[in-house]
This record gives sequence, C-alpha cells and structure tokens, in this order.
Amino acid sequence: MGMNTALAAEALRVREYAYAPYSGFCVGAALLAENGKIYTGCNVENAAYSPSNCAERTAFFKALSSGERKFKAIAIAGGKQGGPPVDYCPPCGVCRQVMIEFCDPELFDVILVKSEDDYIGSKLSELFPMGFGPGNLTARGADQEGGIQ
Ligand SMILES: O=c1ccn([C@H]2C[C@H](O)[C@@H](CO)O2)c(=O)[nH]1
Ligand SMILES: [Zn+2]
Repeated sequence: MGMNTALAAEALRVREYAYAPYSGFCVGAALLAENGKIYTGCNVENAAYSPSNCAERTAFFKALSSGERKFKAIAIAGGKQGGPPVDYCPPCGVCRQVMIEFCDPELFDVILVKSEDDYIGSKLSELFPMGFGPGNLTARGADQEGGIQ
C-alpha cells in the first residue's frame, strides 16, 4: 500500500469519530509529519456552534502539541453522517490558513478522499494561491523603501 492510500484509509477510519450532531457532516483527516508519523483528527462541533473545530485543525493541533513542526501531506474525507463520502471535501479557508503557517505551499500535498481507491492530490499553493504566511511579516521589497518602519 502506498503512502497516499494509507493516509486516505486513516482519514476514512477516523471520520467515524466525528462529533457532528449539528451539521450531520462528518470529516476525518490524516496528517503526515516529515518523520513519517501520522496524526489523525475529526471535526468536533459544539452547541454554541462557533467553538466547533474542523478535522484538519484537530490533526494539526495534535501534531503541533506533540512537538511536530514539519509536514508533508494531509488526507481529508468528509460527507453526510451515515454513509461514505460522495464528494471530495476541500479544506475550509481557516484550515488553509493554519496549513500555510507550517507548510511550504509548493511542497505540501492536500489529498481529497472519496474512498481508499478514489482520491485526488493537489499542492497547497493550488488551493490557496497568494496566501498570507509567516514570510509576509518579514519580507521587505523595494516598494517598501521609506515605508512604515
Ligand atoms: O474540510 C472540512 C469541511 C468541513 N468540516 C466540518 C466543519 C463542521 O463541523 C462540518 C460542516 O461544515 O464539517 C471539516 O471538519 N473540514
Ligand atoms: Zn476547516
């Protein structure tokens, strides 16, 4: 089994743990760290709605709080409760912003999973072009000469 298939299988497996009584939409994610470890996550909703967390960020925050800082890929599987995913489930804007904080957008793979043998991969840069990342805070272009110090 290849790594992407293994990640797809893990995303589908942890999707079963999703806590989504309000939307009825269950998502699982499997994040591959550079050292080969896989961190999983599901969405966790809340009666107050806004405290809800996506599967992708659950996986990232588990990994980050375990000391990981470098990542290669994430697989995401989502769809209505009670059945398998019928569509690809792209990450929301907030999760893309979290990804770009830690991942080189030209290298990081986002794998959208329908089933263990039906998934598509794209680079974060394709999903999130011109994202604002850590580098933007320190970049000093010629056009900024004499600008705000
Ligand atoms: O990529 C996605 C898209 C949605 N959700 C969650 C958020 C919410 O709990 C539910 C419906 O949006 O699915 C994720 O976890 N990841
Ligand atoms: Zn999200």
